[in-house]
Amino acid sequence: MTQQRLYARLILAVLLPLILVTATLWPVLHMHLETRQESIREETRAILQVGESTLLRDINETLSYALAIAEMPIIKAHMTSEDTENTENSTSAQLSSFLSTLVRHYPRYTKLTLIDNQGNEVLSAPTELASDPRFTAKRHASTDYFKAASKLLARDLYISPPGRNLQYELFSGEVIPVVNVATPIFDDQGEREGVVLLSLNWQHLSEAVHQAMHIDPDAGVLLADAQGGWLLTEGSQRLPMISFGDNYARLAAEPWQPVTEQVEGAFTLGNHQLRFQRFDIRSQGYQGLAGRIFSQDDTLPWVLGVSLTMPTWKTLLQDDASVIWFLLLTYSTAVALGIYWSFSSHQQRKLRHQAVLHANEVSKLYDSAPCGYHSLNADGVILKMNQTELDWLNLDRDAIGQRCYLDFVSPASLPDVEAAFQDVKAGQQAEAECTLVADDGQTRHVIIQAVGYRENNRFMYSNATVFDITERKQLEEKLRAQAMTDPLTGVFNRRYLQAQASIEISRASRHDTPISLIAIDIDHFKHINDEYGHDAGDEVLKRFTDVIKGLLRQEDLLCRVGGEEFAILLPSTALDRAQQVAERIRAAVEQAQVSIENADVPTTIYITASFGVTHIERGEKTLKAAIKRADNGLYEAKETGRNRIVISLRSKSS
Ligand SMILES: Nc1nc2c(ncn2[C@@H]2O[C@H](COP(=O)(O)OP(=O)(O)OP(=O)(O)O)[C@@H](O)[C@H]2O)c(=O)[nH]1
Repeated sequence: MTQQRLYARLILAVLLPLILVTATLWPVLHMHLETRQESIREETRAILQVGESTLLRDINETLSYALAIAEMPIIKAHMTSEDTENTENSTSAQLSSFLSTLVRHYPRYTKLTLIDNQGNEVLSAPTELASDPRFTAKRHASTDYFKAASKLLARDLYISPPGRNLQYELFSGEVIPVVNVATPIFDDQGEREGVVLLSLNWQHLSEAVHQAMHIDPDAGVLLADAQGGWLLTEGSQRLPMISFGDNYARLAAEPWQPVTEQVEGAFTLGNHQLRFQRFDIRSQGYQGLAGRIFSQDDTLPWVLGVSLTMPTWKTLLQDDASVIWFLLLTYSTAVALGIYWSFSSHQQRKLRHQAVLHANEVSKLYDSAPCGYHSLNADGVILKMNQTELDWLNLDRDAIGQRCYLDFVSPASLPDVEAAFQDVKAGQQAEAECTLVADDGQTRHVIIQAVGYRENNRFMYSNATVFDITERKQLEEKLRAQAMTDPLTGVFNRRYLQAQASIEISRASRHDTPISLIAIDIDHFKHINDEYGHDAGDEVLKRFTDVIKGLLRQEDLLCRVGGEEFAILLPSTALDRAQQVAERIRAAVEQAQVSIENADVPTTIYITASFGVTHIERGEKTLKAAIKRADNGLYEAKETGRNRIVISLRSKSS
C-alpha cells in the first residue's frame, strides 16, 4: 500500500512538473515563435519591396533610355535624311557605330533597331548582329511592337511581353529572353518617321531582381506574368526545375490560385510564407518622361513574390539549440524536484506515521502508568490528568479544565500541599505527602512531586507525578501496631507502655492532673497451665484481657508486661479512683467464667487476680518508680492471700 502510494506520488511528481512547466513555458515559447514568424513576415515584406524597387528602377532606366534614343537628334536626322547616298552611308556608318558602342556598354540591351514607317529596318546595332547573314529578316511590319508603336504618340512606349529572341539565341548560342521596348520617332515638325526598338536582355533585369530579393539565401523569388508564365531565368527554391517561359500557373497551381484573386497579399503554404503583389509597368510607379505605356493586356500585370520558410516548433528547436537545452534543463530540474518532493514527502509521511504511533504509545503509557500525572494552572485547575489519577479521584475527562485539584486534598494535608504548590509556582521543584479524597469519598495516601514551568518570569503550569503510597502506609501502620501490641491478647506491650507513659506523664504534669498505675497478676496461673494445658492458659489470658478492656475508658492503657502480668495506666485518674477501677476489675475477673474443652469435656475455669495500685508522684518523669511501687503492692497482695488490692505509696514503698 505504502509502495503503491509512492509510485502514485512518483507519477504525479513527473506529470505535474511537466504540466506546470509546459503551462508556464508554452506562452513564452509561443510568443517566441510568433515573434520569429512575424519577423519572417516583415522580412518577406522588405524583400518584396526591394524586388519591386529594383524592377521599377531597371524598367525606369530602360524606358528612359529608349525615350532618350528616340529623342536623339542624330537619330531623328537619320530617319528624316534625304541626302546623297554617300552622305547617307557616311552618317549611317557613324550612327551604326555609335549605337553599337551604346549597346556594348549597356549589356542589358541585346539589340537596338531603327525601323521606318513601313516596317523596314533602317539601322541595327550592334553591327556584328546586323551584318550577320543569319539575321536576314529586316522587316518588322508584322511584329507586335511595330504595329503597336506605329500608332503611339510621341513619348508613348510599347513594351512586349518577355519572350525568347530566337535571332539573338542563334547568334550568341545562349537562351536569352528579351523584352522589346518600342517607341515612335517623330521629326521636329511632328512627322512620324519610324520606330526605335530596344531589345532588353531580360535575363539581366530578372537576375538583378533575383539578386536583390535573394538577400536571404532561404528566399524563393517568384516573377510571373498575368497568365502564370515564369519570367525569371532561374528556377524557384520550391520549384527548381522551372525555367523561363514555363507555365507556373500549371506547375504550381496551389500557390497560384490565391495570387490571381488579390492585388497583393500573403498566405501560408505548407511551412512557407508567400508574399506577393501585382506589378503593372503600364501604370505602376513609372517616374520617367514617358507618356503612356502600352503592352499586351493579357500578360500584365506581372506577379512579383517572395517566399520564406516560416519557423515552426521543429525548426525553432532545430535552429536554436539553446532552447532545447533550456527546455531540457527546465523539465529535468522540475522532474528532479518533483521526484525529490515525492521521496521526501513519502519519508515525512513515514516519519509522521511513526511519530503518531510513538505519540499513541506515549499517551498509553501516560494514561496507564502506575502513578498519576497531572498539570495545573496557577489557580490549581486541572489542565491535564492521566487516566490512572482520574480513576483514583473517580473523575471523568470532563473534569479537566473544570475542577480544582486542591479540592481533592484532605483538609489535614491541605496546608502542606498549598505550601508545596507555592514553591512550584515560584518555579521550584516541590514534594508533598498528602491524603487525596476522591469524589466517591475514597481516600488515598500519596506523595506528589511537582515542578513548575515559567515563561517570561510568569508561571505557566505545573507538571506533577503522584505516587500512591496507601499500601505502604497501611503496612507501616500494621508494623507499628505490631511493634506496640501483644500478639496473643491484642493489648499493648511493655515497650508501648514505656513510650506512652512518658507522654502521659508530661501531659499530666503540664495540666497538673493525676495519673495512676495498676499492676495485675493472675493468681496461680501455673496451676491452670499445668491442669488444663498451655492452650487453655492462653485462652484464659485472652478472656482475662477481654474482661478488663470492657471496664476501662478509651484513654486508659492496658498492657501485658509479662507472662500473666498486666499493667493499666490511667490518665487523669486519682489514686482512690484507680483503686475503685481495680476493685471493679478484681470483682469482674472473679465472676468471669472461662469455658474450655478439657479432654473433649467442656470445662469452666474460674480465676482471680491480685492488684497493686499506685499513682505517679509529682516530679516523677518516668514510670520506673511507679512500676516498682505497684509491683510492691502486688507482691503484698499475693503475700496476703491473693484476689485482693493493695495501695502502694512512695512512703510506704521506700
Ligand atoms: N499458657 C500460658 N502460660 C504462660 C504464659 N506466660 C507465662 N505462663 C505461665 O505462667 C506461669 C506463672 O507461674 P508463676 O510465676 O509461678 O505464678 P503463679 O503460678 O501464677 O502463682 P502466683 O503468681 O504466685 O499466684 C508459669 O507456669 C508460666 O509458664 C503464656 O503466655 N501462656
